[in-house]
Amino acid sequence: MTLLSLRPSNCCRTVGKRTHTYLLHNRPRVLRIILQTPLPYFLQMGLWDSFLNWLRSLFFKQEMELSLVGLQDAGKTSLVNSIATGGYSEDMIPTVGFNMRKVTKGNVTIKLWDLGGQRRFRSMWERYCRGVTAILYVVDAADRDSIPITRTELHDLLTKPSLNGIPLLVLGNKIDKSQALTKQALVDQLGLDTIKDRELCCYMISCKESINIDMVMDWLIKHSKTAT
Ligand SMILES: Nc1nc2c(ncn2[C@@H]2O[C@H](COP(=O)(O)OP(=O)(O)OP(=O)(O)O)[C@@H](O)[C@H]2O)c(=O)[nH]1
Ligand SMILES: [Mg+2]
Repeated sequence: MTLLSLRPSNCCRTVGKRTHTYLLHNRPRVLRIILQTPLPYFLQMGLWDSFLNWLRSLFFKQEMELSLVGLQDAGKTSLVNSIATGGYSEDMIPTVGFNMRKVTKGNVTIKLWDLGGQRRFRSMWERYCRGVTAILYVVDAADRDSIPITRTELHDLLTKPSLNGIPLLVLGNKIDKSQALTKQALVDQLGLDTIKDRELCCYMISCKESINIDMVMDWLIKHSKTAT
């Protein structure tokens, strides 16, 4: 007997009450069958793939390409600096157009497209997000007035068919400021729960105080791919 045929919905549909009675009176046997049944194939494959990826990451070069988008002043360039050198400066020049930076961490090479967040540059976000490993959407979590605009820009970007399925990492920056939103408030106000068509993760960070930058790095490394 397979695990599948023991599922009540299957059983009940075919033999109904008799199966139910069988399950009730043979609980130890049913439990034994469940425990002895090999893991479902897809689960075995998932574990095997993860193990192989981990093994590969030890010996082979990994790479990834990311685009950082978000409104002006959100802290995208500061995040690039934080990832690259751990440095931070209050004196930042707004990004004009875009900057490309390559950062190597261990055996992972990350190509970062740091895009300008001013309105006049937003129309090019989509072009620079095409084909990337992940999109990093940076939000100034302390600038509550800007949240409705950043929400609209994010959802507009995600409607582009060329960006279908690209994983999204939303970063609520500037949590060192007292007025910063909580993670739950940011998730709610950005409508992140409505995004169902891709892998999505949200962290609250501070480039200034280097808070949770290690979590961002872990996420990035986990999503890197073996270089071809
Ligand atoms: N308090 C605080 N300020 C930050 C933090 N991160 C960045 N800033 C400041 O926010 C301002 C804007 O930072 P940038 O990194 O230039 O922002 P950006 O998103 O690249 O802006 P554009 O290039 O115009 O799109 C700078 O004065 C930074 O010092 C942070 O974690 N906390
Ligand atoms: Mg910038």
